[in-house]
Amino acid sequence: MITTTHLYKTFSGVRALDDVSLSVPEGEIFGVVGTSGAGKSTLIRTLNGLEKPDSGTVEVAGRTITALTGEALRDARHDIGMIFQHFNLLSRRTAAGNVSLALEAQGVSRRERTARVGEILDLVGLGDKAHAYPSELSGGQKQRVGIARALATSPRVLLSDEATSALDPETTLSILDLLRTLNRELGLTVLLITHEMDVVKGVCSSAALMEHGRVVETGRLHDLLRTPGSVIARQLFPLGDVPAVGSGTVVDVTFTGLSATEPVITRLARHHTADVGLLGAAIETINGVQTGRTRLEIPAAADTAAVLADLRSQGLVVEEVSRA
Ligand SMILES: Nc1ncnc2c1ncn2[C@@H]1O[C@H](COP(=O)(O)OP(=O)(O)OP(=O)(O)O)[C@@H](O)[C@H]1O
Repeated sequence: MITTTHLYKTFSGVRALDDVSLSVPEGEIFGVVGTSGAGKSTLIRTLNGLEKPDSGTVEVAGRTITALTGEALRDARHDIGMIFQHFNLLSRRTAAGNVSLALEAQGVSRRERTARVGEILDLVGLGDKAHAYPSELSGGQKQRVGIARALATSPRVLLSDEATSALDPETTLSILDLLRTLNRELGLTVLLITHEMDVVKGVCSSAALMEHGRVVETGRLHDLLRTPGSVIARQLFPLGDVPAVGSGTVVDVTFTGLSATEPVITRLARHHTADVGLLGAAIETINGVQTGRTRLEIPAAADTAAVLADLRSQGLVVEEVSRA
């Protein structure tokens, strides 16, 4: 649904996009993460043609955005909704007036607009706020208006630029819930940029990590969790710094779809008479699947190779963090 091929963009010597090739299948919720200045906003702006890359192509919903200008680009943008961190609502228009804007630009009749705006405000749970002005709405309600506005033209793709960053945790959850519902019920493909790993955990099925304009890692979350060395997996499961303890080998073990870590430790103790130390553990629900990561210390006296082989034979992902 979204494909970028070898995108480059430089701003006065700063390479904001450096050979970015990404592919987001239809119906996916795809997260783009990365530190400040990594190029995330530049990327999202190239997707709806707000920014022209120096080279490379962008295809969204079957149209080559990078080849379009003027009317054709405006037309293609009806397939691409966008929501923003600070909502970007017109303060002098009501919720309904804000949602109606894109339809007015499209020349949709007043009667059709009224029906569509009512329908879409109901969809985002704001049916009773049609006549409220942005100043009369909470942050979460403003973002719902932003989402309704983005959906007014029935886009196939929704781009979200830090849409929950200005919201409190509870409101963030309700907006993520709404995005999930829209994804499921409308088949909407969502690409969101965020600096919050909780957002990635909460809604994304896939993610990409950007650094200095480059995509340095990308994939489905469950595959990344099984990829030793994955930075995204580590950020999803922050186990902290490796403590300078003992003389054993420290490993991170990832379980998917299992919650209990204890059987693994007791099994090791039983089979290898190894007194394995538990240095850290985190359990998270990712895409509805309970996933856990533990940090274990295998004592120097144990047969480390045999312990690692045993863990791997159980289908666990084992990553050596430090070796005895
Ligand atoms: N219009 C512009 N003019 C000059 N430099 C720009 C412009 N837009 C982006 N840049 C530079 O390009 C780089 C990437 O910026 P971008 O805003 O895409 O990063 P980001 O990952 O979205 O960061 P943040 O999370 O802080 O928004 C930065 O070094 C930024 O200063």
